[in-house]
Amino acid sequence: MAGSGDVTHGGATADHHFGDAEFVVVANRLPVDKEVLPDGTVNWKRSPGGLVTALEPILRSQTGAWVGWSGIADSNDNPDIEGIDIHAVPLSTQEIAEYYEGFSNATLWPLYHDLLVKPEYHREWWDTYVDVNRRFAEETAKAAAEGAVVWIQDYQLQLVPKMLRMLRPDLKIGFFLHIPFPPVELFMQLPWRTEIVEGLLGADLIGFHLPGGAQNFLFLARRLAGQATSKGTVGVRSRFGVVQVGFRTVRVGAFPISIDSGDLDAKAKSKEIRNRAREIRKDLGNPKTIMLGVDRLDYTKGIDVRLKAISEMLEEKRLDPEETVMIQLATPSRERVESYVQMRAGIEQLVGNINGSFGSVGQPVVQYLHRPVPRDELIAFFVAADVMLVTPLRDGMNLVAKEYVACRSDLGGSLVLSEFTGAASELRSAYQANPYDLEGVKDAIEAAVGQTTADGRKRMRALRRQVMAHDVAKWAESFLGTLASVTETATDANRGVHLVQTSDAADQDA
Ligand SMILES: O=P(O)(O)OC[C@H]1O[C@H](O[C@H]2O[C@H](CO)[C@@H](O)[C@H](O)[C@H]2O)[C@H](O)[C@@H](O)[C@@H]1O
Ligand SMILES: Nc1ccn([C@@H]2O[C@H](COP(=O)(O)OP(=O)(O)O)[C@@H](O)[C@H]2O)c(=O)n1
Repeated sequence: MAGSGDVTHGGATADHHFGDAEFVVVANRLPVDKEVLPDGTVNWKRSPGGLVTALEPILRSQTGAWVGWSGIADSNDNPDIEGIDIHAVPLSTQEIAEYYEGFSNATLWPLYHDLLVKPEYHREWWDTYVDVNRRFAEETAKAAAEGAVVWIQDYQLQLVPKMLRMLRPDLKIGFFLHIPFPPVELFMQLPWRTEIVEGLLGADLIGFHLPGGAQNFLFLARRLAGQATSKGTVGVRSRFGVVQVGFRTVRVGAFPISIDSGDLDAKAKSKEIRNRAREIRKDLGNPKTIMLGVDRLDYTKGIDVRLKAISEMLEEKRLDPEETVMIQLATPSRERVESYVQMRAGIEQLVGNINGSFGSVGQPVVQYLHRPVPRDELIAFFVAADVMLVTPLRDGMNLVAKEYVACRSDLGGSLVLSEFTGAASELRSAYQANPYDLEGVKDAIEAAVGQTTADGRKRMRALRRQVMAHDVAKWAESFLGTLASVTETATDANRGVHLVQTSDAADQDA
């Protein structure tokens, strides 16, 4: 069995084959999507994601590179994007099945999301995860200039920090996890738990959305990797944790991600989008209440929770089917992973049941789209919706909740938000509910539907203060600023921090 520790020294370091990028982003996906035009020519479109938006100016302001997979099997495409040096890591069909669909999305994804489905542990998947992570590390080592800053993203690439450090000890390495980091009781299931923790410890700075994830990691670094760590609580963008790895000091912090709030705010105010929002309402028959759900079709998102809540509220006459429309936009996702296939069937059955029981001809209660929606159209839906339903059973952050708020400069609308999203710790003025407590979810929906204009405006104003003040550019600045300040010597970084060893901490940790 291959292990993360068997990367050999040498490679780029021994041969001095450095690249010229001073800042390198490493992510499972490249920041572009392939588009084949009707005449057969190929066009690479910039992906609309927040990560690209936040990092593009930084990549363009210096010599920047992006290492990632194009999203296409067996492709040797290396898209050309002005200002960013793209390094594509090709994946074979088998690697996609074992590294992406398998270990990343049928092992790590459910394990890190509270075991919502049973994680599958297969040694071949792990071996392929190790191999693909090594290829990402090697490609990064080729791209980075001497002393460059490298920022590795997410759970698909947790071994890259250590592999890259072994190839290129000169680099400053940051890692950010976009999904929750689980508590010890769950993480200990993973047969390769020590390799993952040691892989991450190759970074100089490890970022999580929330202090809880950072603290879970510190505990595991002590317990599994036997390293001395700080024990105090981690703050948001402050009070970083410390892990001492030999002479190296690794910082651990909480950096909640956000969106390009200013851009969404401006787009949502435009005449075109406001007209389109009015048109959407009219096409739906100008109902009293439009509810909206916007998600990747994923079992973590609790789409079933909101549908069950609505179904019971219709049954109990707490919602009137004549006055209510629910729109569920669901982007297809990970469609070859079995748990996603099953979940889709369950959701579509729930939609059918609700419409069969409460809809009328030409007037379904739930309107469900299983396809991507153009960005401007999505913004118009946000502007049109009276109640936004965000009900995940577990979610690292949930950008949709923040996007809705950014689109409501009119101070209209209301947000129902699961307590189990990262966003819940910032969006305190939402109607929050425990998604496992269906009565609580129904009460939150009822309160949101029936809110007074004055209360709604007050809540939305408070939500917008948070979302508009903390955008994705600030997120990137705070992470990269902290990474830049990481001191070279352990003594400097540790000044004033009390470090605890496993043996010292055993009584408290047990
Ligand atoms: O690349 P895919 O398999 O198509 O999945 C899409 C992305 O899903 C995950 O998103 C997470 O990151 C968001 C931003 O930090 C966060 O708000 C959300 O809660 C997470 O679920 C995943 O982490 C990405 O790597 C995927 O690309
Ligand atoms: N039907 C949909 C659903 C989501 N999205 C976008 O996909 C992103 C989802 O981010 P998220 O943080 O809420 O959740 P993940 O899908 O990253 O887990 C948001 O930017 C949404 O606007 C979309 O464009 N169309």
